[in-house]
Amino acid sequence: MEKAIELKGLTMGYGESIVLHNIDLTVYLGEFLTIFGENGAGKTTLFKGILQLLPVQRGKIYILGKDVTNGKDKTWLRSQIGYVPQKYNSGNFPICVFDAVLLGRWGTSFSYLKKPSKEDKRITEEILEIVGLTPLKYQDCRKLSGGQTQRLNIARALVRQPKILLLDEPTTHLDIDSQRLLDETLENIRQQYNLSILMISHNQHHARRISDRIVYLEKGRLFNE
Ligand SMILES: Nc1ncnc2c1ncn2[C@@H]1O[C@H](COP(=O)(O)OP(=O)(O)OP(=O)(O)O)[C@@H](O)[C@H]1O
Repeated sequence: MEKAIELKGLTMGYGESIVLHNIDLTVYLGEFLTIFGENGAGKTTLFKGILQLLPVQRGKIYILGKDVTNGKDKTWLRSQIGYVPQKYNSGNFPICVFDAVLLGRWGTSFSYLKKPSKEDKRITEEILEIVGLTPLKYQDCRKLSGGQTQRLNIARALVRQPKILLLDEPTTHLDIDSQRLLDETLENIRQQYNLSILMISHNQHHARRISDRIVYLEKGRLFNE
């Protein structure tokens, strides 16, 4: 099976303080893996490593078989990984849902000098359908609920057509109904795109229901179930 993410002996931290110790982890293409851990275990630091927002002290990071350790091929890396951070709130833009999602493709096929193409708009429509936001496509983003905003954030990450999706605590502050809709969205995404999803969670019950596999991060060390 093809490997989407492979971490080998990853050691990372902030200055003198080591936060992740010798992490080995493989996520396969099409797999949904959840990293479960208490506050301060190092989950976000692991994401920063995968996204190369923080340098690696020891070890290697491979994305789709390619060594991206310490900033190698950063532009390529960003095109392969969609990231939905915990606190990012795209609902604050005074624009409609369609435009907010379309803007996720900024810098890929269009920019200041090049207008969005028919293909950009087609992909945007497709993703809106998959995340269940088509009926709200002309709605002002600021009027979305927490769950709808979270699905908008996922759509903005997906519209760049990555192979890997990183989700940081997507269900925080969501009620049960919104959580269920989000789960359906994630299931649709997997079926449609054979994406690898790596999710950070505090919620064991939810993680167990939705993912193929769970690993535990405890004080910067990784354990399998
Ligand atoms: N920018 C930073 N500089 C120094 N130390 C940091 C920095 N960011 C995080 N840390 C420390 O690294 C450790 C791991 O933090 P991290 O945010 O990765 O944990 P987490 O598992 O994501 O926690 P949470 O569930 O609370 O988001 C913590 O002890 C934290 O204080």
